[in-house]
Amino acid sequence: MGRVRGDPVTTAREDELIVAETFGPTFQGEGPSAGQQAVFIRLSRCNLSCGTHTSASWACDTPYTWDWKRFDPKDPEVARRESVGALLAWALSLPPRLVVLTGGEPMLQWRGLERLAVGLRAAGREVEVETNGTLVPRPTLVEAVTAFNVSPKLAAAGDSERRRIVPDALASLARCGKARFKFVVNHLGELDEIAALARRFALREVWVMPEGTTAGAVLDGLRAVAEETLARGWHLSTRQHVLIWGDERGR
Ligand SMILES: Nc1nc2[nH]cc(C(=O)O)c2c(=O)[nH]1
Ligand code: SF4
Ligand SMILES: [Mg+2]
Repeated sequence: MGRVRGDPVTTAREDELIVAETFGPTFQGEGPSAGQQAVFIRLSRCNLSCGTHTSASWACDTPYTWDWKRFDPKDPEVARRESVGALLAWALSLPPRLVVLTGGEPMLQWRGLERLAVGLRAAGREVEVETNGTLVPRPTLVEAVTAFNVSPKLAAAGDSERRRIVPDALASLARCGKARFKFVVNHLGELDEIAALARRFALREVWVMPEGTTAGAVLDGLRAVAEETLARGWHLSTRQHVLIWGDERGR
């Protein structure tokens, strides 16, 4: 099979990254560091397509990182190449100590991502990588990051299990000691699916986070899953940026 044109794994140089957007200072809105001031670098491209299948019950909130039926990857508002040096200079010019590297799936561009994470850590920044957990991190990246916020996708995201759940990648992230697992949920029934994954991959730190791009939807979701999340011994994450700013881009 031929290589996909524009595939960042094969075309991005190691000193540059294909970026969707950079933004901040804002607050890390999700997971264990929620509420901390942070700057964000959102990389373009994803290897999943949450929400595009008829079986899906929620949809990706950053389709401009991967959905070329709806967005033009040649549009510089959608995707642009930036050098690792320029991204480092931008992040280090801003006060927040925390830098969140997200996507899309940022680990697709692992060469540049590693360089960026190493540079940020060398400059004394904390680095969190938001990932869908389908790619095995290399030791250099594990060493450089403060934490991986891993969000394995459940059946309701719509992709096949073979695409969503990559056992080697989840096992490797679980073993690396820096991963917390943050599951996006859309209904209560999904907690059994999370429990099965937590058992299978010995996931230690499990976070449940309701899906939603409006404050009302996030609050309804939190209320729907709170008791059962407590009962199972897991943590609960809001989506603070959505509570404050809704679906506004760059927040
Ligand atoms: N404020 C804020 N926090 C976030 N945490 C994870 C985000 C993401 O899109 O990966 C995100 C985001 O888009 N905004
Ligand atoms: S893994 Fe994340 S970025 Fe990729 S399609 Fe799913 S929700 Fe969107
Ligand atoms: Mg987001």
